[in-house]
Amino acid sequence: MYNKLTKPFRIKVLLPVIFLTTVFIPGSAQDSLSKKLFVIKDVKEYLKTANSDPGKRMIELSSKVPRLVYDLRYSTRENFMNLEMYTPATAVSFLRTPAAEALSNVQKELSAAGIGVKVFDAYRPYSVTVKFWELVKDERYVANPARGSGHNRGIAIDLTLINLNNLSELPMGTGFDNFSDTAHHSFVALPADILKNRKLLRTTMEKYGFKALETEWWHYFLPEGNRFEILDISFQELIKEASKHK
Ligand SMILES: C[C@@H](N)C(=O)N[C@H](C)C(=O)O
Ligand SMILES: [Zn+2]
Repeated sequence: MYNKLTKPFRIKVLLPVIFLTTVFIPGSAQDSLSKKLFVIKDVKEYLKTANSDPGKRMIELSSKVPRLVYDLRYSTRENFMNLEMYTPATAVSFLRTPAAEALSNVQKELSAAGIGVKVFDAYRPYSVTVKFWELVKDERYVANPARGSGHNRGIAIDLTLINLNNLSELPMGTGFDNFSDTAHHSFVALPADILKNRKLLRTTMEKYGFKALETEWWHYFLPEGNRFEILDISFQELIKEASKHK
């Protein structure tokens, strides 16, 4: 049959069809994508990557960022899942070295004006993203586990601004993980002070290399994060490893 078709027909019609169906995977094939996603679950595997590329080392944020304040909501029940998603005793968070250094520069710049950062979440084990997705299947607000989240790669952070004198949060118009259009950067029907605070967070984060997520004013990530593997390693294991590199 194939040989009976004219050569121009084979080139002009069949080749593009074969190309398109190979490159653009139909929706039904999404499940197999997630099965193919490479996830590091063994701390020894993570260490191999960090030893060969120092930028991949996970840094505990308060060791790098002076006066950083944590409000790690997923270690408590005060989050959209209403569940303790991390071991409740988890009191620290991590980012890959370039992201931790960028955050340190953000804090340095803001502190000159008496402002600091409060971190709601940074590194998030992949298995937690899978659980989030079971409840909220909306890619505007929760990463699809088929691709994983920048949090799983250690290059995304959820944060807000605080007054360094009394540690109060600057008003941002919505709380953390308010999954509505009011939290979008494009939503500008807000009082001037709120717009100013969101703008200060965004311009400072962008100045040091982070990118904003359009649908969440609190979420920032480093671009080209795909060079950092997705991790599903516990905080306890990361804390143990980080203590050896002090
Ligand atoms: C769940 C929310 N805090 C968040 O981080 N959302 C983004 C889209 C993510 O899951 O990567
Ligand atoms: Zn986030």
